Amino acid sequence: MNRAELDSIRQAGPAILPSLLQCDFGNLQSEVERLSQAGTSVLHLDVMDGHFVPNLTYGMPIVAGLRRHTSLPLDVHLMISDPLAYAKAMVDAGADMLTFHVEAVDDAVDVAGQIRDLGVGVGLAINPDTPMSQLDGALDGVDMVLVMSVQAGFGGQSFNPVALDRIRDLRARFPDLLLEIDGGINASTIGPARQAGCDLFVVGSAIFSSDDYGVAIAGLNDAMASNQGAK
Ligand SMILES: O=C(CO)[C@H](O)[C@H](O)COP(=O)(O)O
Ligand SMILES: [Co+2]
Repeated sequence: MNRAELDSIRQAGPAILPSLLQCDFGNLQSEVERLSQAGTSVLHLDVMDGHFVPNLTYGMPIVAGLRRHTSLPLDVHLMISDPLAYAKAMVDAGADMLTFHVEAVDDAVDVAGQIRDLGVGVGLAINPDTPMSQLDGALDGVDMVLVMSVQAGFGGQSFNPVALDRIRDLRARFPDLLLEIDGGINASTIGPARQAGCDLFVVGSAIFSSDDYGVAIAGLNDAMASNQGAK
């Protein structure tokens, strides 16, 4: 994803990104079709290595398989200890945006630069218990900050409101930075996250627990617009 494509995502307004973590992996193609029909504009893919986080998901073959069956942009959330070891393979597989964790690397600016050189958008993620000071001086070459509202590793966890203060703080300091939130987003938490200044909302459980993804996404958009939920 180049800068113009990222800008067009931002200009299109807030977007809900389904996280495939909770989907039916036995019917991946049909799940993606259902999400496309429900109005999805970007897919969020959670890659976990069983080392950076205590959970294991999938890697390049699934990203490549999705790429063959959809033209939707693929936003790949790398919850892995060595993002550079897999960055090129992920881009070759079809990733449009690669987000790595600030906790995983020694020099985030260097990693961001090497990912940017691969021709994709770059995101930097931060877990709820990591001090925000770790982002100081780390945002050069970063297109997006992913503020985790759960500890990375599992779907279905409860929203941590510390993420709201973080979004507010980043939005005030970086008006043009793309901000994404991930974890525990539902009809109660999406409104406050939008009000705090977030652009992209990753949603797993609150979509995949519904029989009708279109209804679930419409409900989340309504909740976001009416800003329901606790502050
Ligand atoms: O990165 C993640 C977990 O580490 C997932 O994107 C996230 O948890 C989505 O699932 P849910 O909406 O159920 O919290
Ligand atoms: Co994620």
